[in-house]
Amino acid sequence: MTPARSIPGYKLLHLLGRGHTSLVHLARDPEGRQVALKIPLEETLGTPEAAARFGNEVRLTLQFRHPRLVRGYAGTAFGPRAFVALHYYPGGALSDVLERQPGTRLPLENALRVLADVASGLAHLHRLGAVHQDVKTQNVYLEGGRAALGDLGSAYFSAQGGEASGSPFYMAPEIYRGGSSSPASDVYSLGILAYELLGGERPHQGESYQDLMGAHLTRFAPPLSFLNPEVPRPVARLAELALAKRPPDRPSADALRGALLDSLGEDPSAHESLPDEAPTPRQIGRHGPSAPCARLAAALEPEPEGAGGRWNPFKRRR
Ligand SMILES: Nc1ncnc2c1ncn2[C@@H]1O[C@H](COP(=O)(O)OP(=O)(O)OP(=O)(O)O)[C@@H](O)[C@H]1O
Repeated sequence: MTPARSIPGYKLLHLLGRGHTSLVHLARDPEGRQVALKIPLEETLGTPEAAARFGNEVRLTLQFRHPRLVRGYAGTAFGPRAFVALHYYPGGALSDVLERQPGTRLPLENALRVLADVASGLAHLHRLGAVHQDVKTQNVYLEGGRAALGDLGSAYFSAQGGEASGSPFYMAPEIYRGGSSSPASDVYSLGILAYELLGGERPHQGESYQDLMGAHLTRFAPPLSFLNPEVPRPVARLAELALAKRPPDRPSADALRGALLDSLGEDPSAHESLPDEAPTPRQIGRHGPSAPCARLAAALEPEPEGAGGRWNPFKRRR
């Protein structure tokens, strides 16, 4: 494996994981804090599309600020010293937790909590006029039973436009058809995640991109309450609606968040304040380090250190 490039001021402690485009190390930052230091691979930097995606992730991660979005502390978007220092989530990625307990479901309350947190981060992005485009278990990070949505590499502000993309297991029918993404296509992905966590399986399976496309375009998911009768009815109903083939028929991420918090016995308006103001754009130099814009039931297992990255053969970015 290519050794990680060094980033001045950061002391690498050990490898946390490897994705398609980066190595992520536990590191100590200049302030002495433990961070997840994400450093793009040489191949990433050498491929314009991948380098641009990494740069986008750095910029947006530093720009957004919400307790349910993976927090960025510092970064450099472009160039040979590109990196981003992220909050370290000791629970690792949700996909890793699920892979360690195949065939089992998360306890209902934990699943509702994780979904409520993801819906909360997503609702925040939507409120600010952004779409995420890659909601999936690999991009949900865990800490003390709470979750945060990460990987803003494909995200964009609707007003500025962006390329539609997604991961085939989670991708909405309109994206398969070549249409544009929207908050509703994120909600579709959230619906798939809800089925996965609450029902124990993704509603649409396939061995190839074509199979998955056929399933997402033409098949209807079974009722979630049929897969798991314990799912609170309002949550099951909204998760089912989230998988509507037509975007306007889907609920908002905020409606899902409300139902999920309700099911946990929490008041959605009191739970977490979601600032309404747009994020303050910060100048992020192309080559210099950037100042950050911002600053559960431990029933979810602690993460294994050095967990490897996964390869999703159907992952599509366009
Ligand atoms: N903030 C974090 N805290 C703890 N572990 C992390 C964190 N960020 C990443 N990791 C670990 O590093 C692995 C690789 O990260 P990630 O999937 O973001 O890499 P990537 O190369 O950007 O991914 P992609 O395959 O989407 O290009 C994750 O699966 C996870 O195990």
